[in-house]
Amino acid sequence: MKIVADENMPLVESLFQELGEVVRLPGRSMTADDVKDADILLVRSVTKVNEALLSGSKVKFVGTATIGTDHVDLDWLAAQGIGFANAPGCNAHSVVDYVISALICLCQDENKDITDLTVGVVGAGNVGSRLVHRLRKLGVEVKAYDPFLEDDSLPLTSFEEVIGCDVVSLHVPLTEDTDYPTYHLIDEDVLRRMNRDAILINSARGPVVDNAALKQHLILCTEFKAVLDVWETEPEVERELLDLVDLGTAHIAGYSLDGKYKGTFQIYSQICHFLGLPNRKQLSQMLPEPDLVQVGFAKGSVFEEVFPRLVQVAYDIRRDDRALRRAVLRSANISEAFDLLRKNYPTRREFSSLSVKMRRNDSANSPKFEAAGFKVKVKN
Ligand SMILES: NC(=O)C1=CN([C@@H]2O[C@H](COP(=O)(O)OP(=O)(O)OC[C@H]3O[C@@H](n4cnc5c(N)ncnc54)[C@H](O)[C@@H]3O)[C@@H](O)[C@H]2O)C=CC1
Ligand SMILES: O=C(O)C(=O)[C@H](O)COP(=O)(O)O
Repeated sequence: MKIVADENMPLVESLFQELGEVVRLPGRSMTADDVKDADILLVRSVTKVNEALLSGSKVKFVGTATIGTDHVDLDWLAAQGIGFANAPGCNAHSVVDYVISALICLCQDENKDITDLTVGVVGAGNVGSRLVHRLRKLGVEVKAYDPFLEDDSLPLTSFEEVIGCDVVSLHVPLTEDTDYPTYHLIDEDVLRRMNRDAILINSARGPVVDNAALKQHLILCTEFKAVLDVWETEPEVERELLDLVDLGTAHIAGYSLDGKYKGTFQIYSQICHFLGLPNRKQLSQMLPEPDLVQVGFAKGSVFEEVFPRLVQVAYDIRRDDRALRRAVLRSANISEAFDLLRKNYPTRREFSSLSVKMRRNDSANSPKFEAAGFKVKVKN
């Protein structure tokens, strides 16, 4: 059996080598010729999987180690009887960590506490629902909109209410042919209906926001803030737009090591099932021990003071923002620089890999640390 896999997918050899020959290729430039004699194709979001790539090939199963599936022609695969799996939820906590780090960073700039903000979440699936729960437990007022869900546990509200929040965070798939398409969901008209000093966070897909309209809005409305992890022209990034946003990153919101490993592992499990083989591997045995496993604070520390520092120790979004700005400034080929940042992304761990050690007397705040995604160890 031949398995063709994106060169940027971790764990492939450890998991798939015993199933067959593994060939690694750059995902963005994969051609029909590259995959014609493959049995299994393993991709990430940068490979367009469609008739043009697979027609006439031997491929019987496609796995994408991502949450999003907008790069895959699912109808065509189904019509051909080609098996398919994505990795729902694999990097959801990683994206939530990203959003929390962004909020902490912007609050620090304005001398605010995260609980001073109301947050509107658009799309309450794997990422959005986790974001809602984690922020609410932190004491943040959160509103969520999702026309496809009836979830009393959230609860949900209207689009208009959500876009009226101080922060609007997008967690929808990129869609065009549904009752509620998300292509250019945030356009000039919606931007005008948002608060003048709102913060827009897009870690979903670039075209969910009309980037030209956003650029104009940021020029005209200087109090408005934007955090972009995804770009309409990706891997190209428009220099002018990057200069206008408060935080800009290279589509790495989901790039914790935990999230990436889980993505490949979920695909592996689905392929074992497809092939009728037992899955004898365990992800927990493959994830390396994090460099930093535990942090402690001085006796009597105030939660509101230590929490932002803890978030930045766990994951500081400013590092990724600086890396993108530096790459865009120095490089003659922005697309290449964008992809290189993603390929050589430094190891980042989910907040859940870090334990906060505290004395029993200070443990009243342990639910908040846990809500934020950290583990807590209470000692006497
Ligand atoms: N920047 C990054 O690294 C990452 C980006 N993503 C993107 O985030 C998206 C969301 O991820 P998940 O939450 O895991 O997906 P999901 O499929 O679990 O949830 C998406 C939710 O959006 C809702 N939805 C669809 N159209 C909507 C609309 N017009 N308005 C409001 N809600 C709508 C759906 O009903 C669903 O509940 C993915 O499709 C992917 O494109 C996901 C992971 C990492
Ligand atoms: O899971 C998704 O959906 C994502 O957006 C991925 O995190 C993107 O990563 P790549 O597949 O482009 O490496």
